[in-house]
Amino acid sequence: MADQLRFDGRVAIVTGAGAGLGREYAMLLASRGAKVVVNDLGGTHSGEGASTRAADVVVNEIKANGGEAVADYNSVVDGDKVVDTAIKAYGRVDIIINNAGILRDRSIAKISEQDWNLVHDVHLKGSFKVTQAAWPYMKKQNYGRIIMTSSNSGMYGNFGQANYSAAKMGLVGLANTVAIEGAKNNIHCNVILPTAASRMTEGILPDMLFNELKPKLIAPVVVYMCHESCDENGTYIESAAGWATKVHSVRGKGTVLRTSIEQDSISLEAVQKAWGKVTDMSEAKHLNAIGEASGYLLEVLEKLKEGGLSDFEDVFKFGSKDLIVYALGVGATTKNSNDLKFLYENDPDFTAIPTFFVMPGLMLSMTSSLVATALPEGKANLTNILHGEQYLEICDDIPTNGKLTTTGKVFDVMDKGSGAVVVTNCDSYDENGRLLVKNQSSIFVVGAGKFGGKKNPIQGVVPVVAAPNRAPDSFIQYKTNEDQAALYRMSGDLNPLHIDPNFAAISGFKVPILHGLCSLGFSVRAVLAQYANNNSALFKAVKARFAAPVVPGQTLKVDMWKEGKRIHFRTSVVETGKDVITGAYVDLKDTSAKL
Ligand SMILES: CCCCCCC[C@@H](O)CC(=O)SCCNC(=O)CCNC(=O)[C@H](O)C(C)(C)COP(=O)(O)OP(=O)(O)OC[C@H]1O[C@@H](n2cnc3c(N)ncnc32)[C@H](O)[C@@H]1OP(=O)(O)O
Repeated sequence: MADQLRFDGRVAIVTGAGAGLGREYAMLLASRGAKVVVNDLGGTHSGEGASTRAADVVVNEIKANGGEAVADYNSVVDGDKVVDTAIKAYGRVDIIINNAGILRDRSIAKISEQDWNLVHDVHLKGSFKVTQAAWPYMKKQNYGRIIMTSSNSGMYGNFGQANYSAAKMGLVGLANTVAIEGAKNNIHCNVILPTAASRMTEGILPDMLFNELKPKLIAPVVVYMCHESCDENGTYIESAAGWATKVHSVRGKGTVLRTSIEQDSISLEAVQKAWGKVTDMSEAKHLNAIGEASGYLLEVLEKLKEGGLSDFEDVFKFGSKDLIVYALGVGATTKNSNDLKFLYENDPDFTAIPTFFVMPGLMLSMTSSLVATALPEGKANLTNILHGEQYLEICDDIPTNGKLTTTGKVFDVMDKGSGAVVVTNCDSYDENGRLLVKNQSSIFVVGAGKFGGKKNPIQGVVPVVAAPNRAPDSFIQYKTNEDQAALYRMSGDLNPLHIDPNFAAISGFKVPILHGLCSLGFSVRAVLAQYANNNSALFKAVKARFAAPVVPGQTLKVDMWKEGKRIHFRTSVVETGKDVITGAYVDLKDTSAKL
């Protein structure tokens, strides 16, 4: 079958694969071409005894079905031995499903130290040991898919399972960090929270539920997360009975418990008074990275220092006319029949060019006063701020009109010597509270560096990514118009730098320069035309650095490299040969290559 998800050439280790979920993972992986190490110590569900039988039976079953498998009888605590089995038999390891587990259920008062240690050894230490042993191989291959098995017993607690619950939440923490450390080597780590009928849950779950909780209904969810096409990393998926969902942690908005930076103590009574706000989850949000949490704390401190640098909020209304003016501003033309959908409101496919959605909150997030307040010496005004970088992510279906509410904040401040970089984050929601767009803008403040600040970004600042080291796969050229900036301004960025020769001169430019976001709009149009059939719905995200200014009338050449669903691009000016957008990429939901 042409579009079957295959694992040919991949080597998978499934721990605890002699029965239940592990057996299903092993069978499914093998049936799709993976070579499988079927690990099972062959003990009882409480971890007593050992036998080679359980693993052998599964290996024989796989072989009888025409697959490849080898048995491994080691305890997962000896992770290096388990991984050795894979290396000796097949020379590599691509997938680890840490599934082995035992139960020693007792109420907290009765858990012996041995009950605690054994459960932690198999679940938590075992997952760590197997993962760590495979790490050098995965790193060298620049590829790995790891699954940690957690449980609702950990997430929510379950009477009589304190040892098991603790180990299972330990696995969530382990996965969080493994996901971060592996990301740059294409090693992904995700968590499954299964509810399955197995030796371990027999007698615990009601019969009706038990009969519906077939492990084979969970196996495809887990095995999909082990496939190279699955981008997920650091995600928790709960699955049972032919159902699956992502699980998130959320954090409330919280409240500041002191009134100024000078107040260095908080009374118990102040905490009691504020408790309602501390525990209010009405505006709870998920945070993607530890940097977001510490970034928020830094911001609270900044607010206290400044006596209240507040988050900003902006309302942005738009309709078909705005989409059309924007499309004209970034070069869409009726000469190209495929652009009509961006220019004519009655076209059956009328839609926005996705980069239109950089607009909500932009003016507020880049105003010189906001940028100035973020800098210790306040050295920012309209004449020394340049747009440095932009990240835009479309989170849901984009409408052709509506009212978006944007909440934004200063997220990071860097001291780059020649200038300061102020990073703002903006999230835009529609009238139903649906998160539609995320924007991150970096503003380069020329001459405002050397204030003794840190040089590097906090986690959560989206990095630029260098283009592959080969000739571009394709390119498209667009000539901008002498009045391009005059037209683009009409979409809302009225900065005089782009039209007023005197103002441009004060800012150090010979002539007014083009908006960075205008060049970005042209570039993303090129990517969509080349790799997405001009279909805005296929657009997911873009990141770009504005490396040098563009003058209206210059010709933009967009070089492109396709790497799966990521299209790297670099934009240069044909007349000067200078790179103007670098480190840039568009992530597509899917591609439809131009023939
Ligand atoms: C009504 C009110 C509205 C207000 C809204 C305003 C929004 C818009 O109107 C504004 C615009 O659109 S401006 C036009 C678009 N932007 C540009 O043309 C900027 C082009 N870039 C440059 O000229 C240089 O990169 C420059 C000058 C930015 C930096 O060059 P250098 O000083 O030479 O820096 P360099 O030595 O190369 O690097 C020093 C450190 O800074 C980092 N860096 C470089 N370029 C960056 C950029 N563009 N963004 C973020 N960081 C950048 C480098 O990585 C380096 O850091 P490190 O040493 O840590 O690597």
